[in-house]
Amino acid sequence: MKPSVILYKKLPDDLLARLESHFSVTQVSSLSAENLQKHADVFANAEGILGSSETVGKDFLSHTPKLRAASTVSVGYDNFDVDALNARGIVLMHTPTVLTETVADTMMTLVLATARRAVEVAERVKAGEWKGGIGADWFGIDVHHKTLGILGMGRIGLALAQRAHFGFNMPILYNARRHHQEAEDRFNARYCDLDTLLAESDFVCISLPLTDETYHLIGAEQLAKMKSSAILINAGRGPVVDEKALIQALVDGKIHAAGLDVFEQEPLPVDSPLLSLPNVVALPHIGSATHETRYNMAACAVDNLIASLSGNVKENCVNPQVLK
Ligand SMILES: NC(=O)C1=CN([C@@H]2O[C@H](COP(=O)(O)OP(=O)(O)OC[C@H]3O[C@@H](n4cnc5c(N)ncnc54)[C@H](OP(=O)(O)O)[C@@H]3O)[C@@H](O)[C@H]2O)C=CC1
Ligand SMILES: O=CC(=O)O
Repeated sequence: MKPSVILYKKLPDDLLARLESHFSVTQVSSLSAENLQKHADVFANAEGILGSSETVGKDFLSHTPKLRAASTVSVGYDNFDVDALNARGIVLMHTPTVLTETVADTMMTLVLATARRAVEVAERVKAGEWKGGIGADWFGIDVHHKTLGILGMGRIGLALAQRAHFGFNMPILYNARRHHQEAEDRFNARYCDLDTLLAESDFVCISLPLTDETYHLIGAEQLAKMKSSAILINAGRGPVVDEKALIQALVDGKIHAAGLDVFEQEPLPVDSPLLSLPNVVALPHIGSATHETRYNMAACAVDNLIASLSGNVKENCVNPQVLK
C-alpha cells in the first residue's frame, strides 16, 4: 500500500501526478483546526505532508502520530517547530538553491525601486501629474557605486552581492555569523560588525532567516545608527525588523526609505501606516514568485518528499540528525 500524504498547497498537474504515483494523496485547503477535525482519520494516518506557510507545531503534531516527513515549498522554515520534529524523528525538507537567483532579483528590484522612487513617480504619471519638464521633486538617488550592506551572506546574500558588484559597481559590506571567503574573493566584500555595517551602508539589505537571535535584530537603536540618506531593504522575514520602530524612523526622516517584501503580519493589514508612506515600496512577499521558480520549488518539494519517505535523502534536509 502506498504511504498516505497530505497536500496543503495546489500543485501543477504533472507534479501532482508524480506525487500520486508514489503516495495516496489527500488534498486539503489548509492545516486549519477545522480541517484537522474534518479529516481527522487522514491526518491520523499521514506519513508525510507537503505545502507552505502554515504553522507546524506541537499541536499539529498531536494530530499526526504517524508523520515521518514534512516537505515545505520554501527555503525558510521558521513556521516549523524543529525541536518538536526532532523529538519525534520527523524529517524536515526545504527548497534552497532553486529560488536563490529569483529572490536576489527581487532584492535588487527593491533597491532600484526605492532609490529611484519608481513606484511613487509611476503613480504620479498615472494620476496625470506629468504635465511638463520634471523638477527635482521627481528625482531619486543613484544606486551605482553606493555601498551595499548585506545582513546574512548565505545563498541569497551571495547572489545579491554578485548583482551589486558586477552590475552596479557597488562596494559590498556584509555581516553573518562567520566570514564568507567566496564573497570576499569574488565580490571584494568586506566583513564587518553590525554597527559598522549600519553606519557605513547606503543600502542595508536583509537576507536573514527568522530565529530567536534575529527576531527584532533591527530596532530603533539600530535604525538610529543608519545614515539619514540610507535605505533599508528586507526580504528575509518581517519580524527581523521591529516594524513599529521602522515606521517611526521613516516618519522622522531618520532613514530615507524602505523596500519591504516581508512584514511582521502577512498579509500586511490595509491600515498599516507603511502603506501611507511615499518612501516605502511594499511587495506582497513575492521574493520567489516567478512562474519558473515557483514550479521549480514545487518540483523540488515533491522530490524531497519522495526521497525522505523512501529513506533516500541526499540534500535539502533541515535536520539531518534525525536520519541517523
Ligand atoms: N522574501 C522571500 O520571498 C524569501 C525570503 N527568504 C528568506 O531568506 C532567508 C535566507 O535564505 P538563504 O540565503 O537561502 O539562507 P542561508 O541559510 O543560505 O543564509 C542565511 C544567512 O543568514 C546568516 N545568519 C543566520 N543567523 C544569523 C545571525 N544570528 N546573525 C548574523 N547572520 C546570521 C547566516 O550566517 P552564516 O553564513 O554565518 O551561517 C547566513 O549567511 C530564508 O531563511 C528566508 O527567511 C528566502 C526565500 C524567499
Ligand atoms: O519566503 C520564502 C521562502 O522560500 O522562505
